[in-house]
Amino acid sequence: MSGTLKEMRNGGEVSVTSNGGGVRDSYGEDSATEDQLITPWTFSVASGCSLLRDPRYNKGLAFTEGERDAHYLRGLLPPAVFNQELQEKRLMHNLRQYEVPLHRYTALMDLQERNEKLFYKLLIDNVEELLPVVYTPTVGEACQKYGSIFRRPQGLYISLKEKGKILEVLKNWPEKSIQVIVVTDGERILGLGDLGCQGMGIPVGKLSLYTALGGVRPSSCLPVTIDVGTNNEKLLNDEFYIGLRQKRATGKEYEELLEEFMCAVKQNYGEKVLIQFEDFANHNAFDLLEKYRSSHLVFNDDIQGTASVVLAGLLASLKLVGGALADHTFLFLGAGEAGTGIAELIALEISKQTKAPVEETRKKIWLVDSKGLIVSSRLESLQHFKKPWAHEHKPVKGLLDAVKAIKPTVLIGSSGVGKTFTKEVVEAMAALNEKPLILALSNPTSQSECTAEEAYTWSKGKAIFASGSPFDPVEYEGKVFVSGQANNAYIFPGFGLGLIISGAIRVRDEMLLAASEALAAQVSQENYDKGLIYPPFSNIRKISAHIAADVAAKVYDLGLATHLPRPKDLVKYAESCMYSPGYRSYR
Ligand SMILES: NC(=O)C1=CN([C@@H]2O[C@H](COP(=O)(O)OP(=O)(O)OC[C@H]3O[C@@H](n4cnc5c(N)ncnc54)[C@H](OP(=O)(O)O)[C@@H]3O)[C@@H](O)[C@H]2O)C=CC1
Ligand SMILES: CC(=O)C(=O)O
Ligand SMILES: [Mg+2]
Repeated sequence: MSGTLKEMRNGGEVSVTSNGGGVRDSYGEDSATEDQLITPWTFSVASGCSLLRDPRYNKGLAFTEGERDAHYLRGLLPPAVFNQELQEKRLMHNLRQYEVPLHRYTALMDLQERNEKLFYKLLIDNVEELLPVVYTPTVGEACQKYGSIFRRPQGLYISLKEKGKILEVLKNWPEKSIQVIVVTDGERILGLGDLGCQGMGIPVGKLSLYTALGGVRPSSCLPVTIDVGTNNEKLLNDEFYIGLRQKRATGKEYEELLEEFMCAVKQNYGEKVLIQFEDFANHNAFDLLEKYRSSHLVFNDDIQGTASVVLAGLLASLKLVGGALADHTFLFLGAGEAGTGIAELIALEISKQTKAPVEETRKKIWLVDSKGLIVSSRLESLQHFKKPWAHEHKPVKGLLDAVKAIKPTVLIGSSGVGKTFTKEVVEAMAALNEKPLILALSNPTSQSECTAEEAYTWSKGKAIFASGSPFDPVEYEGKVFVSGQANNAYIFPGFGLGLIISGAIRVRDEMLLAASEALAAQVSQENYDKGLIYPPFSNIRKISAHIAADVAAKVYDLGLATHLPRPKDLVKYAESCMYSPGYRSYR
């Protein structure tokens, strides 16, 4: 049996003849032999099974009686009709049955691939419960096991095999109008190191937050993983590893692939596509940012987004610890992307507040790396991003000695190494300060410099504590301590939205400072009363709208906006642009 089908595809008429097959095999796919060519069909108007299998439009049991008639769904669904709220209740009930976090992750990814609106509704309405699943810490484990749990591609894989063809690869992605790309090369995934191609979980997770937390439409988001190999022996020897089975390409080969990618992105999506660099190792991250910040709308989340969220927490904390930012002394464990990025933004903010030159304001900020305190006698051997922090001081080896020597009021962990804020270190901070501010930023939870319980117990309840990955509230001597989550997830969704709604063409440090100040302004007295320096994530859509508005305002002020005229009320405008996951009615 043969049949001919015509459809309008990409604006042109396509004719396909199928050969052989049974009664229902109209297009010949089932009966075609392996060496016989067939055409993969899609329909321009989804109905019946294709509608149920299209995650963007599928509503599952929420299709109304009328929609079931009009869209050939009769019999394809059981008779019950659920509204979205009941679907949500059922899914949350099911998710809570899973005891293994990774099972929750795969269930949520399945939902995202089945019913996109319901996935985002769930995430938005249950953000505090589900953030640790789609994001840190569980996303870390998902990346480690990505080869085993991989089902369908959720983003674009661009490997060395695609060299010379990246523009074509971008055109394979089904969405044509992209506003945000999160790209990684998988070399520094959270604090878990080189996970190669399996780092894809990170851009996927970050972009789901762009939508849920920042209201950027899912169809405008593109996760990308650049695969230049991996130096992770365990993955190279893992039969289920999904990436290129070779050592990482470096030097010219690496740079050329990145250059081709950056050019292709701009060529395909235009000047205003936002590119977020994520989880690159620091030996590439700083150079890539430096190279592309003047030609693309780009920022590095680990260097700049993290800096913005930590500065916001510091600004807010002044209400609890007192004094101005310039009155504090900062000590970091970890002098990489996060550490030096945060340090620089603090120095810029102090300089902005006091009018002192940034070379001066840097002197209140000290960093420890794997070799000890960064001091001037080490200058020659330091990586370029550490050099501004090499102050005059005698060499100091360990963190405890550095705390004793520098006497910081604020201790920030950005080392990627867990358990490094020891009892002695926390006790030393508590001995020096009435209210020591301790931030353990490293992710996932296993890499946190200390736990919330350790921070509160060892400081005898004095510490103000926040961490990159969430901790449950802690009871100490009859009092409940709630810690905040110092994570760039507070910043990048609203920051990105602000850039998009203003039509920004470049990112500037002033925009990051605006985002920090906007986030700090969202901390309420009620939050402060609980010792929190970040507002709860349950309000994140409102917070993101405020961040977006202040970032957009800065973009307009700097003359870098292209969406003109400038809307009068930027908060309202940001809110009006946000994606909402409620179902639409189909005619
Ligand atoms: N909460 C958040 O929002 C964010 C958290 N992070 C987390 O921060 C961590 C670090 O990320 P990033 O800055 O990009 O990583 P980098 O690799 O760029 O930097 C790590 C730094 O830690 C230092 N270090 C490593 N081990 C030790 C040790 N035992 N003692 C002292 N210093 C040490 C390294 O020293 P050396 O230079 O000598 O090798 C380096 O300076 C990760 O866990 C990441 O998940 C990152 C971004 C955002
Ligand atoms: C949060 C984040 O970006 C990181 O840990 O790398
Ligand atoms: Mg990151």
